[in-house]
Amino acid sequence: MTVSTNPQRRSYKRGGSCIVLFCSSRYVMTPAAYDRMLAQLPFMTSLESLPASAGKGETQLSLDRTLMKKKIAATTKALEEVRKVRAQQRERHVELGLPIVSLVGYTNAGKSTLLNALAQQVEVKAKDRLFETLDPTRRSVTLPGGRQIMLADTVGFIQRLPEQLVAGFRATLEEVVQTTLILHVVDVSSPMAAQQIASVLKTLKRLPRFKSTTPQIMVYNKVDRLEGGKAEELEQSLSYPDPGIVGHVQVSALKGQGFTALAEAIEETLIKHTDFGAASMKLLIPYTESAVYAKMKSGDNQVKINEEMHSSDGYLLQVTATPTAERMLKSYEVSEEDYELIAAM
Ligand SMILES: Nc1nc2c(ncn2[C@@H]2O[C@H](COP(=O)(O)OP(=O)(O)OP(=O)(O)O)[C@@H](O)[C@H]2O)c(=O)[nH]1
Ligand SMILES: [Mg+2]
Repeated sequence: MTVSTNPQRRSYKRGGSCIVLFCSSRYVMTPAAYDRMLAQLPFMTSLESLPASAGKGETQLSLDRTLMKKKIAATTKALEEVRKVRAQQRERHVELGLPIVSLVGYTNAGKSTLLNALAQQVEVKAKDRLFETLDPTRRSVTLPGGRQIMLADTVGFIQRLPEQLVAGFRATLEEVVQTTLILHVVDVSSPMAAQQIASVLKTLKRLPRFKSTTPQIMVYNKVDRLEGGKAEELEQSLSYPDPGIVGHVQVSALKGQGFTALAEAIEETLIKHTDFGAASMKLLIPYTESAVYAKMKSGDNQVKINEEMHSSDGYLLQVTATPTAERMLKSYEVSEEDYELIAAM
């Protein structure tokens, strides 16, 4: 049935007429990806489902348009479903009080791969093809410091999205508006990395109600594909004065590189830039254990001292602490009443 196998073009023959599907050059695809896209078009699986007029003079261009319209309608419907499910999920997670950390980025950047790797699960689909993630997923992840976060995958961004899809696409990103922290995943091995970052930042800014101050960590992914030294070079060339960008890390989601630095960056950002920072504690540290006090003062981002008094029994402190520090300091904790009592002495 297939007549030509040009990577950008493929023809189908029905009766005496020939239908040519073409792939617009702005969505650059490999022949394999193009084949998969065709396989995804449900109405192409059977030529019998083509309009009756297909073989009777309908022009090639109008057929192309009909097919693309159908594809767009199906995708818009799928996106609307996703939006509904996500709204319900979001409500549940807000109730749980967990910080929502959203993975955003250009399509194919490696978001789903990173989510899988961080959550050590394999159910999220990660494939080398465009728009793989239409039904985004969330995973609860416990960071090394003990903090629990809700990690959320999102639909990949793409430049020059067909106008009819824009609304549905934006709707699936609604939750980015409410997200606590954004991990902006970038395929640094792509020659288009800089343009893709700019496109994602622009799209984010255009989202209604998006807070430009939402903390954003740039996650430079696929560093395993770079030659030595390239990653540093790239880091310098990819610096953005965006108000939300608070840091950057280099990872390879595939090889599991850079995860410790990423987890630390997430914890640090939650502490410094969000309300999900840390536990509030009241402590009494005996003067005999001044090394503990000195460590807190060293500014290692684990503990923030909000109030400090020198009582006859020791350092009396009101602090906010990361889960790790909280565990270590538990034995020095005093109750609210005792704190007030010692402070009044
Ligand atoms: N070499 C290399 N390949 C990677 C890495 N991370 C992801 N990939 C590959 O990149 C491709 C795309 O990965 P996905 O995780 O599906 O990308 P995505 O950002 O979720 O894509 P969309 O859902 O379409 O937005 C897959 O073939 C992955 O195996 C990496 O660190 N190194
Ligand atoms: Mg994905």
